[in-house]
Amino acid sequence: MSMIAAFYGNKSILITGATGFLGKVLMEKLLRTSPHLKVIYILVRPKAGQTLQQRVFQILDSKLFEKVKESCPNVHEKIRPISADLDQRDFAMGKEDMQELLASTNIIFHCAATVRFDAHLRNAVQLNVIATQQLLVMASQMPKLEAFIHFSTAFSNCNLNQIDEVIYPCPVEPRKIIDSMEWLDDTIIEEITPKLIRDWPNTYTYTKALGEMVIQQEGGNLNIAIIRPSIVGPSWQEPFPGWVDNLNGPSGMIIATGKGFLRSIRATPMAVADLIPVDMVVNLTLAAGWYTAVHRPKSLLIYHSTTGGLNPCKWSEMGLQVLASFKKIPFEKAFRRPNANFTTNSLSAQYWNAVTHRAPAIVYDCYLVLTGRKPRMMKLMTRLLKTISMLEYFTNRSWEWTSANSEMLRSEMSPEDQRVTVLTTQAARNRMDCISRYCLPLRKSLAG
Ligand SMILES: CCCCCCCCCCCCCCCCCC(=O)SCCNC(=O)CCNC(=O)[C@H](O)C(C)(C)COP(=O)(O)OP(=O)(O)OC[C@H]1O[C@@H](n2cnc3c(N)ncnc32)[C@H](O)[C@@H]1OP(=O)(O)O
Ligand SMILES: NC(=O)C1=CN([C@@H]2O[C@H](COP(=O)(O)OP(=O)(O)OC[C@H]3O[C@@H](n4cnc5c(N)ncnc54)[C@H](OP(=O)(O)O)[C@@H]3O)[C@@H](O)[C@H]2O)C=CC1
Repeated sequence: MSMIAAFYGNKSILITGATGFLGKVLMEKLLRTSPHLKVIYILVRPKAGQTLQQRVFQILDSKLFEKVKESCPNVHEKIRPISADLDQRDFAMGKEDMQELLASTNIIFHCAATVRFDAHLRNAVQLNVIATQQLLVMASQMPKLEAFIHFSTAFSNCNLNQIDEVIYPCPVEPRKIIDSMEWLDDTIIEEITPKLIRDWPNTYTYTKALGEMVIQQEGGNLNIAIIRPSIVGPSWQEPFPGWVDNLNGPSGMIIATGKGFLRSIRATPMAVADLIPVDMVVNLTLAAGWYTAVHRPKSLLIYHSTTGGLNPCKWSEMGLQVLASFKKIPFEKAFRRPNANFTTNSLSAQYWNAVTHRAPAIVYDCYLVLTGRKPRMMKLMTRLLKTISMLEYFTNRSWEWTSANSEMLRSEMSPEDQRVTVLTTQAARNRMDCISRYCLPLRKSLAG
C-alpha cells in the first residue's frame, strides 16, 4: 500500500483554489487514492447565478472525476464547500465555518492565486500576498495542523538565471508594499508598478515572490513547504492522459496554432520549454505534504517541480511536435493549415505579425462584411498578439532550477510510492510523450 495515500486517510484537508486547474486535479487524486480521508474543505467564492453546491456538482460532473465516482459513488459527501472570498478580511467566512476549519484541519494546500500576468498590482497583492498572510494567521490557530503546503511558481525569481530551492529577498519588504496598497489610489499604483516590480516581467511573478517572503517571515512554527512548478500542462497519465480545462500558458497558443491563427511567435528555438504535466505537480505536492507532516523538517523546504534540469526540451522541439501532432489529427474548421515559425528578433516578429496575422485578418473581416456577417477576426488576432507579447519573456530565456529537495523527497519514499508516484525528475525522461499529450486534450476538451 502507498504510504502517502495511507497518510491522507482519516485526515481533514483544506484546499484553497480547488475550483482552479491544479486544485481540481489535487482534489481528484486525493479522493481517488485516499478514499478514507475524512473531509476535504474547499474555500469557494460565490459566483453569480450559481450556488456553492452547484459549483461543486459541476466540477464533480466533469470527465476528470469519472474514475473517482466509479470507485466512490458518494464522493460529494467527502467535499465540504465553504463560502469564502480570499480578497476579503477573514475571507468573508461565516463564524461557524471558521470555527470548524480551525478545529479540524490537518493539512492545508494553498492553491488560490491570480495567475493573470496583467493583474492590477493591488489585486495581485491582495490575493497572492495578503490572502497568504491571512491564511498563515488562521493556520497558526489550528491545533491539529500537520502541514501547510503553499503553491508558488518556479518563475517567482525569474529575474535570476540560476534558481536554487531557497527564498530570495525582494528589494522592497512585503509589509511595505502591503501598507502602501492601503493608501495609494489605483492610478498612482499603476504609475509606480514598473518601478516597484523592477526586473520581474509582470505583477504575477512579482507578487508570488512577495508571497514566498511572507511565508518565510510570518510562518512562525508552522510546518511549511513551498511547491514551485514551472509551466503546468495537461496530465501525463492521471487520472487519464491529456486532461486540461484552460487556455493558460502554452495551451491557448497551441490551439491557435492548430486552428491556423498563429503563424509566428517570437521565441528562441534553443531556449528550454520547461513544461510539467499537472499530475506530476500533484504527485510532488502530495509527497511533500506527507514528508512535511511526518518528518517535520527543521526548516521550510522548497520543491522545484520542473523538467529542464534533467533532460531539457527546447521550444523548437516543442514546435515540431505540435505541428506534427496537428498534421496527424487536424482540427475541424481550421482558419488555415497549421504552420508556424519562431522568430528571434523583434523587427522580423513585427513583419510576420503584419503579414501572417493582421493582413489575413483584415482580408477575412472584409469578406465577412461583404457577405453580411459581423467582422471578428481582427478582434481575435489583437487578443492573440497581446497574449503572445506577454508570453515572449518566457519563450526567449532559459532558467536552471536545482532540484535537490525533490530528489531527496523521492529517496525518502517507500518502494511502492516510488513505483506509483511519478515525480518531476522522472518527468523529463518522458518528455516527448508529455509534449504529444499536450496536443491531445486541446482537441478533446477545448477545441469546440
Ligand atoms: C510552433 C508553435 C507551437 C506553440 C508554442 C506555444 C508557445 C507558448 C509559450 C507559452 C509560455 C508560457 C509561459 C508561462 C510561464 C508562467 C507559468 C506560471 O507560473 S503562471 C500560470 C499561467 N498563467 C497564465 O498563463 C496567464 C496568462 N494569461 C493572461 O494573463 C491573460 O490571458 C492575458 C493577459 C494574456 C490576456 O488577457 P485578456 O486579453 O483579457 O484575455 P482573457 O485571458 O481574459 O481571455 C478572454 C477570452 O478569450 C478566450 N481565449 C483566450 N485565449 C484564447 C485562445 N488562444 N483561443 C481561443 N480563445 C481564447 C478566453 O477563454 C476568454 O473567453 P471568455 O471567458 O471571455 O468567453
Ligand atoms: N498553471 C500554471 O501553469 C502554474 C500555476 N502555479 C500556481 O499554482 C496555483 C494554482 O494555479 P492554477 O490552478 O493554474 O490557477 P487557476 O487560475 O486555474 O485557479 C485559481 C484558483 O484560485 C481561486 N481564486 C481566485 N481568486 C479567489 C478569491 N478572491 N477567493 C477565493 N478563491 C479565489 C479561483 O477560484 P474561481 O474558480 O472562483 O475563479 C481558482 O480556484 C497558483 O498558486 C499558481 O500561482 C504555479 C506555476 C504554474
